[in-house]
Amino acid sequence: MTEMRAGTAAGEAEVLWRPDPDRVEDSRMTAFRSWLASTKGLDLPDYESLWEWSTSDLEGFWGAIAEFFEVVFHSAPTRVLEAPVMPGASWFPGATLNYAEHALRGPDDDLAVVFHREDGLSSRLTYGELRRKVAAVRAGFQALGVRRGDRVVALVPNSPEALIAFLAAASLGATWSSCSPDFGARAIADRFTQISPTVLVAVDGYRYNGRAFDVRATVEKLRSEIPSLRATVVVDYVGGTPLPGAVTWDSLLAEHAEAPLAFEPVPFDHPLWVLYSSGTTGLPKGIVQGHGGIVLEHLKMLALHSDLGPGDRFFWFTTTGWMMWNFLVSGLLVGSTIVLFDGSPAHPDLNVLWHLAEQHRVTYFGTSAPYIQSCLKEGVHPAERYDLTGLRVVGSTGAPLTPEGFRWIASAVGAEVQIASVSGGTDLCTAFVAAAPDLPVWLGELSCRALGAAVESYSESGQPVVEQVGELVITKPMPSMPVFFWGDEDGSKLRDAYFSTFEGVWRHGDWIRITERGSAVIYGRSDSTLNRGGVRMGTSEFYRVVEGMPGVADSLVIDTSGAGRTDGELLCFLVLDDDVTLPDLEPKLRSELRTNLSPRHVPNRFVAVAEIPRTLNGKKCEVPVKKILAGTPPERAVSLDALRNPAALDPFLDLARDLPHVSSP
Ligand SMILES: CC(=O)CC(=O)O
Repeated sequence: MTEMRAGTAAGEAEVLWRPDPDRVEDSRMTAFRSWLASTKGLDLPDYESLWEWSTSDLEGFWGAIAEFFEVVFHSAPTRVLEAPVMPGASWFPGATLNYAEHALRGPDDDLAVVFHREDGLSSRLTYGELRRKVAAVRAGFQALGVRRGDRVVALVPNSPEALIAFLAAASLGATWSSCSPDFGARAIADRFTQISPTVLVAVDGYRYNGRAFDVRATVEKLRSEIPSLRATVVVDYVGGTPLPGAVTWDSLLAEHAEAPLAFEPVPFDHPLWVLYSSGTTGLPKGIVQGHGGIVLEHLKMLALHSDLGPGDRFFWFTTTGWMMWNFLVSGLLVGSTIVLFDGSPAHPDLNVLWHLAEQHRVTYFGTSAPYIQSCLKEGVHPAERYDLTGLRVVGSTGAPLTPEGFRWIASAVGAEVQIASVSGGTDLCTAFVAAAPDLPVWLGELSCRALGAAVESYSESGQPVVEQVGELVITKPMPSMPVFFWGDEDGSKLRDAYFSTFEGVWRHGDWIRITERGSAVIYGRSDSTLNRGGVRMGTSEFYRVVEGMPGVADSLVIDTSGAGRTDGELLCFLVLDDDVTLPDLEPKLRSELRTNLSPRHVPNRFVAVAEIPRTLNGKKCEVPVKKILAGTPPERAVSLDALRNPAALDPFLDLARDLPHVSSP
């Protein structure tokens, strides 16, 4: 294996934040450790020993999570884990439970939901009110023919209606799947049609960036294209006229206002929801996770790693089309108040989310690394403008957070705020490299591998390595791994997706370095590596230098070597600020890259473009562009409906025509 370059040498990292001993003492992580000592006789004095135990005694650990958090099993499991193999592990055989029952355990008067739309529309729900609404919609769904095992799909923004409909479906043992209303009609149909839903819940429109958008035509199209649909429930969200033949949300609630709440006990692996791979070709893969796996994984992440519980206000900026919505909603599992925001994070400007944090006394503020990067570039200074004294943690995901991003949070949001840079993904609907209340934050690093997550960095020959960049793998099963892919009867697609590189080991597709301290650094996707003369580098390091330059708004780097090209080149595409030109910037960029990365990582060419193509979830399209530049016909390289800005591909298609190709990959 050629050596992969690691940005920071062992032992050099700077501590940016240290946990306050009193807070550690009061944390749920400490309570869990004390409980393990008193009830199980386990002496696990620090995070490291707890993690070692959690990943070597899987039955002990996940059984303890179920017990400590008082998971309600309607029929008891015969054991915790049968056949600890991947794929095919069987968790809590014989157990029945229901996710919604755990999400709705909060006391009647505790605040469950705070909702805020960008135009100021807002509402609140206590746990008691939420239970009543879920009960009504549950009964409404039943009246519309929804039964255990059916699918309920939703074209909804991050609003209380989305949450209520999801919990109502889950309470019945129906499987949920949502798309954000800004997705294109084709992208939505590609997702929903394949899972044959019984009921569609949809808004009439949505608001974004100061404008209202009507989606009734899309809803009509879906109704005509999805033959399995028996009913459509429409939420009056922007004041559109009702759709003929559809049931209105308000009437559904009113008709069943007195309905009792009940929870269908379902097997541990019973499908809770279908998420979709952000794959950019073919039909999106429907990733199915089970009730039990999600209850356990999210209790662990939210209570132990995020130290969330009753009295906390948990916010993550997300839409219903990203798994972070599912993660956010699980804030209810630990009795917190979840703060839902619907709108643009930059309207009227980037302060909007920080203002929200002040208004609602958010204790855990989650967002994406690109949002942090934008705040940094725009010189936003939330702590000067807002009272953020209630804020304890800033979470970041979606892309690696740069060291500059870490420093910006520490200086502009507050040095006392913990930075939880976390990584995982849709595949497990969680973060498995994360933060913990009893661990420091080292500059540019994710503080730990999560409990129960046997994450390793593998060399090409499949050996675990420390302080070396390798493939991110998970060597032991986790309960929130997909129970199956939709329509993948023989499991071959699931095996191909994760288990085709290392036998019996989950290969995630990211580059990671595990440090000697137990922390980690993610270097970007391993299938878009930059390999220059044998020196490999994750794209995140490249973006850190390029996007750190004033005048660069966005960028995409593609190494065309090894992808059907005879003469591989390193190409850097730049979106420049209006007042900057490429000839002015290029010499400085070249010199920065030479000094900060290596002379081999200075691109052969810089090309200015108007936009970088991104997936619906905002991820840069590195692999599709690489394929297009290698000569793959665009229709095989990318599905335009999977993109947020399909027109952004045009310059790459033009360029592909001019490049020499030997073969298509
Ligand atoms: C937790 C995550 O890993 C989220 C994401 O990047 O999609």
